[in-house]
Amino acid sequence: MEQKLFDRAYAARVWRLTYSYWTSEQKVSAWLLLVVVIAGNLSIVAVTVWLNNWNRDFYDAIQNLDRDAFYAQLVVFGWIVAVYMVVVGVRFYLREWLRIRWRTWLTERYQTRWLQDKTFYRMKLLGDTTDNPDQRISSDIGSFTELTMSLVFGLINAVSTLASFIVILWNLSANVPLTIGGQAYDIPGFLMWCAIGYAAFGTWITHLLGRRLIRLNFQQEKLEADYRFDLMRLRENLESVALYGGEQTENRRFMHHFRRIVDNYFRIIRVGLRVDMFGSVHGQVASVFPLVVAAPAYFGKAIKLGDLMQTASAFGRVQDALTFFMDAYKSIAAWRAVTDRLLGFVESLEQTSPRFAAANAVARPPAADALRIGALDVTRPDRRPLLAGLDLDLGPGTSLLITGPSGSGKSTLLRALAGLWPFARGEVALAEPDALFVPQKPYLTIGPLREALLYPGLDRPVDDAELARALTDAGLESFAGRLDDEADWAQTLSGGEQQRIAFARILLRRPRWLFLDEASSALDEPSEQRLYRLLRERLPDTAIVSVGHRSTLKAFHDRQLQLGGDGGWTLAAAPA
Ligand SMILES: Nc1ncnc2c1ncn2[C@@H]1O[C@H](COP(=O)(O)OP(=O)(O)OP(=O)(O)O)[C@@H](O)[C@H]1O
Repeated sequence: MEQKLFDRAYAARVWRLTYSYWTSEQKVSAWLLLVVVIAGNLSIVAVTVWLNNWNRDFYDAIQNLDRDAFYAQLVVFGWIVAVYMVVVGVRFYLREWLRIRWRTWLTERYQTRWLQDKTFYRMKLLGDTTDNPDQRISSDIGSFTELTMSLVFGLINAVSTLASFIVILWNLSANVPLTIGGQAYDIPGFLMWCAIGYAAFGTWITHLLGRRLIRLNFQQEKLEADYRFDLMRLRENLESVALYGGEQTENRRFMHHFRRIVDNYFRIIRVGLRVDMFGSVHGQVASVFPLVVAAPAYFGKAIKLGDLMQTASAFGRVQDALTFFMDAYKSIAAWRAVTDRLLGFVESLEQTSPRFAAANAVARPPAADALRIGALDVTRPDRRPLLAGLDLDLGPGTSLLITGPSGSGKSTLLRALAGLWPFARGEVALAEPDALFVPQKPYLTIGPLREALLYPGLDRPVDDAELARALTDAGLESFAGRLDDEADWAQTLSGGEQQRIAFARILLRRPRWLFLDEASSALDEPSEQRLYRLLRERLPDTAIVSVGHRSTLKAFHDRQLQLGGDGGWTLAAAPA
């Protein structure tokens, strides 16, 4: 079934996406710019009316062999061109200014929302199907503002041009009857009806020929995004792919993605070809059609050459205006495709927090001096239990080791404590600002080492000596003097070195609640032990919760929580 271009429900969704900017704190400047740009558009139409009248006077001067009038009209023409240039320039500048302001506002809004409340993470976890959210922000918002504005201003232009030239054609029709076989019939507004009929015919045929473009463009954007995403994945996993020798497999998959892009593009070309071929014939015939219609009146001397040329020019303008939808068909289709994708993203952004709240029933009362877990149930997304009825208290300076077979839910328990995992219920009292969760693979920024070390930022000033000391303490003394070195640290540091950076961050941050999810798994055992000893020494009041498989870790923890993976668990003093 073909997609309807627009219906009431869709208009309401687009309205919700659009009105926010126009009622925002920037509304005054936005509306002001809009009004000025619309005024610019109307001025351009006024200049075209001026030019149309000039046509009559100019060709009359030619027909009358009136040399003085001819040169006088050339001067008028110079004025028309000068005014036109100024109005077009000013309108262009202000329109682009408005567009970039709108885009900036939308980008800030949706980028912030995406990052707020861990939405970027939760969206994926809740099974959201929005593909490539990063590209929705980076490219679709820009296309949406651009296409929306060009369509809206195109529409205003078309309507005002139509209104002006319909009146002109109506007046010109007074002396141009419909002539069939030498017989003349007076039809009020004959030329106007001819122009409208001709353009309406073109628009309708174009619609029939081009309506598949909406779906195809939508598909094209998605395929391009998938291809980009796939290439990007390789960039993130260069070494693994190189070691596994996966080049051919990668190449095959890339080509598979790319072939789908090409196949779809051929479909677009085929539909576009029909639309363009029809459009070009329709456009060419349009320049002769009014002359043919008005010719009998001209040869019958009912109208002069000036009227004939003015008719042809006015006809052309009406044609331009009415075929706005025909010419803009592809942009409307592209607009619809971009808008659909942006709406999908924005609506899913808005639904993520409520959906998370609906799935998640973990009460998070305020806590200061202890981590309290009460009757905590954690399940997989399909609701199969991982952990049932966990009760646990953890005071300052104590420690807990979480163990269990792979897939038994150790990381998921930490996710639930961090408030990331929606499929849980019970109670978790944790002073979150004082808590630090350290994953197995720390995130390292690209740029100066100093920034990677301080990620995501400290709320107190730190001098270089402290940074260097933290690096040295974590076993990275050779990096202590390289704070300003720039690199893609995740690609250059070894797995163990990356984990040492994470330990240096802990020493700098000094959290009161520390959660380590296999955070030392890539270190040799003596180094791991040294770092744990250092943590205990430097952060004696910090409660440490570790997830780990190594038995040597037990020595650094007071208690051990063993997970069964089916809901069961045991809590006991950690054997020495
Ligand atoms: N996003 C997810 N969607 C679906 N299932 C998930 C998701 N994340 C985790 N799981 C499932 O939940 C279970 C627990 O995973 P988790 O990562 O907590 O295990 P783990 O005990 O930390 O394992 P390991 O020791 O291998 O790190 C696994 O069966 C895993 O497949």
